[in-house]
Amino acid sequence: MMYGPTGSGKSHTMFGCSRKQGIVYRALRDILGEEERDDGVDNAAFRLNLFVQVAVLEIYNEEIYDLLSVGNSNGVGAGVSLPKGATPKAKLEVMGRKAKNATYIYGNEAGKISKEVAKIEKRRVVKSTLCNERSSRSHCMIILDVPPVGGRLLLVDMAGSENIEQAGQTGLEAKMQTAKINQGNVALKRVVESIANGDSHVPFRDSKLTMLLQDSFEDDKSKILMILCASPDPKEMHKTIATLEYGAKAKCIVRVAHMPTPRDKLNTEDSSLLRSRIVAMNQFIYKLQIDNKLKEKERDKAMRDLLHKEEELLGLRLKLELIEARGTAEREEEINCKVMERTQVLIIELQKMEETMHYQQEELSFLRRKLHEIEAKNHKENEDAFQGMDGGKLLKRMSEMCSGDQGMEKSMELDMGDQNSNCDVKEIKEDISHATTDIHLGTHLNSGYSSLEDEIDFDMPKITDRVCLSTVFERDDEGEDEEIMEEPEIDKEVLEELSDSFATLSKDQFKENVKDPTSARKTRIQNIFRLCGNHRELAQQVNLPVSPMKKLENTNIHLSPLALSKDSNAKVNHAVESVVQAKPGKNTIPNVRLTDNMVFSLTPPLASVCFKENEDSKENTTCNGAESANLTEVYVKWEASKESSGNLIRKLMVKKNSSLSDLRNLIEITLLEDNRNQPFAFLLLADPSGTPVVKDKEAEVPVSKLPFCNTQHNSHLACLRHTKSNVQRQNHIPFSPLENMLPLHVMKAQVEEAL
Ligand SMILES: Nc1ncnc2c1ncn2[C@@H]1O[C@H](COP(=O)(O)OP(=O)(O)OP(=O)(O)O)[C@@H](O)[C@H]1O
Repeated sequence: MMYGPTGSGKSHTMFGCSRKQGIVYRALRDILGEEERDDGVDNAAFRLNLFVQVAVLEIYNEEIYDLLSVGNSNGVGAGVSLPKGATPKAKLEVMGRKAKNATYIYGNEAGKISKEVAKIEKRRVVKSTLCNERSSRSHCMIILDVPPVGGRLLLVDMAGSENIEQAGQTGLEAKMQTAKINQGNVALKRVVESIANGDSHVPFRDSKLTMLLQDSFEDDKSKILMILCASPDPKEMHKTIATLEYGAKAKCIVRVAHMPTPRDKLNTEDSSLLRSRIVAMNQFIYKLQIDNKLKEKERDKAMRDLLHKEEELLGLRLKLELIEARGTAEREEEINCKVMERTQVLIIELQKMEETMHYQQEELSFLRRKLHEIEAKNHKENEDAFQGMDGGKLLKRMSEMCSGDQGMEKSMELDMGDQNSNCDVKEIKEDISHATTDIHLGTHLNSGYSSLEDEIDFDMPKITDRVCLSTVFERDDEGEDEEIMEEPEIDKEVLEELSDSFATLSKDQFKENVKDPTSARKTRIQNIFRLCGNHRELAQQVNLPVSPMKKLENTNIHLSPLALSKDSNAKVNHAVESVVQAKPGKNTIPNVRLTDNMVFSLTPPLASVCFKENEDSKENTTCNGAESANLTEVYVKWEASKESSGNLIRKLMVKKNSSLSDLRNLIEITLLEDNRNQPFAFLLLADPSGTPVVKDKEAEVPVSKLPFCNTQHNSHLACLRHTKSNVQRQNHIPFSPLENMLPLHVMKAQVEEAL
């Protein structure tokens, strides 16, 4: 119990300040323990299961207020306005020696409780006076109950007794307030004096303060400590002396031991039982509070871990998004690179194609210009040719075309050639009725002489249509074998048709063709192909063992108009005559010197055929019988069949060591002369199987293997069997020499005509 004048430091001693703790904190610390840990677990109070319950009361104007609870405004003392922001306090009633329904706070930490109490103390009614800037206008009682031990500590901060004049209190309210404060102090002083004097009556009920302190004064187990506060100011000396005199009186209080009554015993037993129950309940509550704290700490720790995990998860998600974004960017970059590369390649290809196309367009334009020039030139030449045709120029043009090794390309050039060729074509068609020889023409063409017309006194118009058209019809490979047997008839029909067409082609029609460059050009191309094909065909058909120029010289057959003199021409005429005269009848055997034929001189020699070249051609134009011992006679006949009676063809003279292949060459020439060029095979009558000789084997079979004819040992019989095709045709290739379909006698007749 703090006692002293106003401003002497009672409140300061009770609650202390920031630098120095007051009695409240020190008392709590002594009860609950020295220091509490941060976790509040391992302190002395926890070990001893100690805790306190605290109530804070204010006695103002003889009214009791609960500073821990919030009441209405009516509870506040009259005449005292609440400070700004202050909450009203709950007013309590006194029941017996205790305040009824007081609010308590519990705890086992001295620091927290003392801080809470100091904060609540600020709710006391204070007022600034001359003696104290913040002078307390009420008594403050702090009740500390320690349920585990059943003890109680009352700490009372009494309002300071003051002199109204010295305090400077003016006004009725201030005077009444000072009177009330002094009333409490005076009541306490009388109680103390009564107890000290041993009076039978102690005036506890004179004030609320002494009512609440009655148990402390009457219980002999309780102890009272009065702390006297005095100001060091000398001016306050008299107050200090008065306070000390008051303390001296209080010190004289001697309490006699109280004899318990039966009622007191019952109350004591009941109170002890209730106190034990309260203690047990408080301990259970305290354990629950400790468990709750532990759970809260575990929850806080789990929450911190959860936040930490969430932060890690967020970081991982951000990393994943970065990786995905980076991967997507890399893929897009890779695709873009590929697209760029492909685009570059395509651009380069496009540039190349454009260059190529440009080059081709230039070439095409060049060719078009050239074609226009040629067509214009041809058109002009056609007109000129139409005005004055000269057939001899065609021959000249054809000779130019065929000179040397000119082939198909040269023929094509003829199509684009000068006006002379047109004139030649024209002459051919006009004089188509004049029969001439293609052999003559072909020979001269192949001899490479371009000015044949100067040496030979005939014009190209005399060339027969047959000459021009005889070999233009090259058959397709397919079905060739089947067509071979029908070739003569088909060729004849075609030739007749073409001959008729040429014969009926009038000059007027030709003029129309000339006017029409396309048709005239087509006609020229056809004629040129026909002539060239005819030439090649003749060169292939005639196979005789004659060396080209040398043997012609030996036989005095020289057809070159340029190289031959008039005498040599006479020799040529003689040679040809011998050929013509040797033309036999059907069943006669001609004794011919085939080397005299001008055509034969252009063909490869047959080494196996025994026709010796005579020194004097005049003496060897014929060969009757077996003049030489090296020669033998061979009678050639067809095999008897349904179609033929096996008629004899002719007799041939061959060398004794000749083979059937050599004999075949002679027979084929003979058949050509008879216009019966048919494929055949040799039959060896001595062979019991009757199998014909394979053509490939003919070169290995000598003529002497043939059977004798009529038991004459110097003559043999060659029996021929018709075959469907020549084996040679199986390997026929395009543009190879064609087979001549013209009868040889016609050719010879034409040659004769030409010469
Ligand atoms: N021991 C001390 N050390 C330092 N300052 C002190 C001390 N005692 C008191 N004071 C100061 O003196 C002033 C008055 O003190 P305090 O309010 O405690 O007096 P009081 O006795 O309670 O007055 P009242 O009865 O009017 O309330 C305060 O400002 C306080 O800080």
